[in-house]
Amino acid sequence: MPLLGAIADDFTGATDLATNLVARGMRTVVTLGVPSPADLPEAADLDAVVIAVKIRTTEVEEAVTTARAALRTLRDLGCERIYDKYCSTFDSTPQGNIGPIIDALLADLDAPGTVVVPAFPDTGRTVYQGRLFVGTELLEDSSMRHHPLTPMTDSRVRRLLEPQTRHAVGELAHPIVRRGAEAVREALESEFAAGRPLVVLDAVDEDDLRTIAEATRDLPLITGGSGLALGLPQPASSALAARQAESIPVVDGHRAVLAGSASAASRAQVAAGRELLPWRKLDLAALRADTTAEVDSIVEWARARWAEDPQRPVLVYAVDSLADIEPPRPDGGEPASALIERALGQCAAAFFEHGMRQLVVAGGETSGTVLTALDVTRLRIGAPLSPGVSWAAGTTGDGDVVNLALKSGNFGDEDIFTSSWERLA
Ligand SMILES: Nc1ncnc2c1ncn2[C@@H]1O[C@H](COP(=O)(O)OP(=O)(O)O)[C@@H](O)[C@H]1O
Ligand SMILES: O=C(O)[C@@H](O)C(=O)COP(=O)(O)O
Repeated sequence: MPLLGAIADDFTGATDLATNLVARGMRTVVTLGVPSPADLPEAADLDAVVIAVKIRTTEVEEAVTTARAALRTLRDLGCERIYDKYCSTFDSTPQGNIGPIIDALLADLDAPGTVVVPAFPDTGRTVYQGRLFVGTELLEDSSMRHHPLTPMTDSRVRRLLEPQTRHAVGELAHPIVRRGAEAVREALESEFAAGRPLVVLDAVDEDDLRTIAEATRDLPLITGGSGLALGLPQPASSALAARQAESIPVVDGHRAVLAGSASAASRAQVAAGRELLPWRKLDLAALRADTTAEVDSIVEWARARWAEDPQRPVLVYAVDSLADIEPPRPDGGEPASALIERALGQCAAAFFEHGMRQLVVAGGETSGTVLTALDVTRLRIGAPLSPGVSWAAGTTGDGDVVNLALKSGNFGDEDIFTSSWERLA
């Protein structure tokens, strides 16, 4: 089976996708940042390479340049098919970055068109009549409308995408998907021929995703959330991949949870975590006054907790309720989002210095900053924790290993901050 190359626009998204690729039996590696092909000598023994980049909320130009660099590496590695992974709740703004990245990849691959498939039914994300649902709610009515960086206030995927792309956007309704792969293939060809190279497909369950995956087998580019991966064919080596996933290295050390996510699921997980774990909430005013002093005080606090009980995780988090969210500052000062990410990155680096080796991170942007601060460049996916979330073994530039679970804002059970550690044993 030819090597699949994926570009994920944030780090939790990358582990989400890799979790589903591994679940399909694909031997998968995640690189954090764009590697050079020489950094992946083992590519010949892999089924998929996922390049994680933090480009969901950067300037459009930077996002496009980075995505194109990732594509060049994947093609140099011999990838014949590319999977562009974005968020299952289509996290983006009218400027991008989903549309501009798809436009650039289509052009570089000289592809006739592609599919747009955010659906991930295992986590309640479905697309019907072109509208994205989160559980029983339209996206625009879900908690995503309050996201600090990418508030989602429309649910029609075509309408979200149109301002972001220079292409016309088509839609394929559910009855066509239900007719099977051949019908979808023909309908896509008609859409492409009619000048609509981006096509949003309805998908409400895994059967639909299997149909779409089958219908798009020959397209050089597919795009979507991670759900589409669950429809990909299983390679002959799938048993080997399953064994590898069970056998990631587990490193002894202190444990921590760093939660920069303000999403509804994360807030509930923080509330549950506070009942059972020692916790510190980031104090925005103190961080603004003197970030280093505030981070130092958190690090001293964590060390004291670990001195009492080396195995007990500490929880450091940003948000209890929506009232905590601070909008971007009119004076142009550092936004709270950047300040919080920076502080959590500094906490992670200092925690590592003091022996922390097992870490749960809540939030995609947060994970990007934390893993960059830890200089983690490579992940191998281990035991699954819940749909889209797994333990991983991260390797730093210095060759150290740290166990990581990167949890997307709205993924994971309420007790994930306290129950996940058992799965590492
Ligand atoms: N009190 C706050 N005010 C403004 N932004 C915040 C606050 N707390 C956290 N944030 C920011 O919200 C963003 C959450 O994004 P992310 O980490 O991707 O989480 P999610 O996975 O829930 O989207 C981060 O940039 C984080 O720093
Ligand atoms: O597709 C998804 O929902 C996730 O993989 C994802 O990208 C979520 O983003 P964050 O909530 O910002 O972690």
